[in-house]
Amino acid sequence: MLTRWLACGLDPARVTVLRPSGKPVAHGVTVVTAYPAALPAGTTVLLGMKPYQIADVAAGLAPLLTAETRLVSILAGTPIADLRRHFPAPRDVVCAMPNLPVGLGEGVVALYTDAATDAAAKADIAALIAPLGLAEWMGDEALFNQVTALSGCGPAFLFRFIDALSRAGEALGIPADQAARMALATVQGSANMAARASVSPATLADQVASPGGMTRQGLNVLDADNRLLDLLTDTLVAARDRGAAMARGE
Ligand SMILES: NC(=O)C1=CN([C@@H]2O[C@H](COP(=O)(O)OP(=O)(O)OC[C@H]3O[C@@H](n4cnc5c(N)ncnc54)[C@H](OP(=O)(O)O)[C@@H]3O)[C@@H](O)[C@H]2O)C=CC1
Ligand SMILES: O=C(O)[C@@H]1CCC=N1
Repeated sequence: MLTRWLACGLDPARVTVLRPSGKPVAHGVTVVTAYPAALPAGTTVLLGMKPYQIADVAAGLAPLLTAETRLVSILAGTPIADLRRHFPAPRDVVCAMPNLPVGLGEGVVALYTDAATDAAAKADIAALIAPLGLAEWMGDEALFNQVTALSGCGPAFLFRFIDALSRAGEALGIPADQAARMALATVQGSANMAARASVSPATLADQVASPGGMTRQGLNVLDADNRLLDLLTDTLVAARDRGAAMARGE
């Protein structure tokens, strides 16, 4: 997220990162390993540590936050009620679920806030998120683990698909390096085409398939007994359920 914000012109002098390792983050960005005595007025805090660390982090951070501090969390499986319990002072609290392509401005960010958050703060945070890619406000927090499974975890599932497509080609005798290049370029071109198309991906799949041809035979394998659909549904269910377990502290 920070990579993209800096690329879009955010002044690095306005950013402070707290990380225990103290490793540099980017030119001009201040990195600290301990909390300052106070935060400047108008600070937006973005939580990005592991979800299970919330209590430890709150012990040091919560006393620094005021009603005016804006709090944005990207912690998976962490409902807004947990954030408000650990960080009681801020009025404006937003849950954001980015995915890795936000670094290119081609990500997806699911967002949720509650009625306590001020409308102006919500608009400011929407403007902050906008350069990262597609932003989707969720009306129902109960869907947050589902959208985390779909778009937050989604890049990993797509990377796995690209790798599997490549290795399947290799298994059929295509040289490994060529299979890898062709699988990646096929996914990239197809995603770009689907993004620009006026018809759905399902229709595009049928358009590739010449009647009685090769593609239809392949699609029949993916479609038999809803094989691919069931596989992806099971994948999202497993990820969603892990989010629910994390929310229970497991
Ligand atoms: N990976 C992804 O695609 C996505 C991740 N998330 C969420 O992002 C968060 C981070 O995940 P991920 O990037 O995979 O994890 P990483 O381990 O890469 O990053 C965790 C970060 O937390 C810092 N940290 C560790 N302890 C503390 C502490 N006590 N106080 C403050 N900061 C601390 C670490 O600092 P240091 O570098 O110095 O060790 C590190 O920068 C998680 O909550 C996850 O749910 C959300 C959406 C997508
Ligand atoms: O794996 C995780 O828990 C986080 C949530 C979305 C992507 N990574």
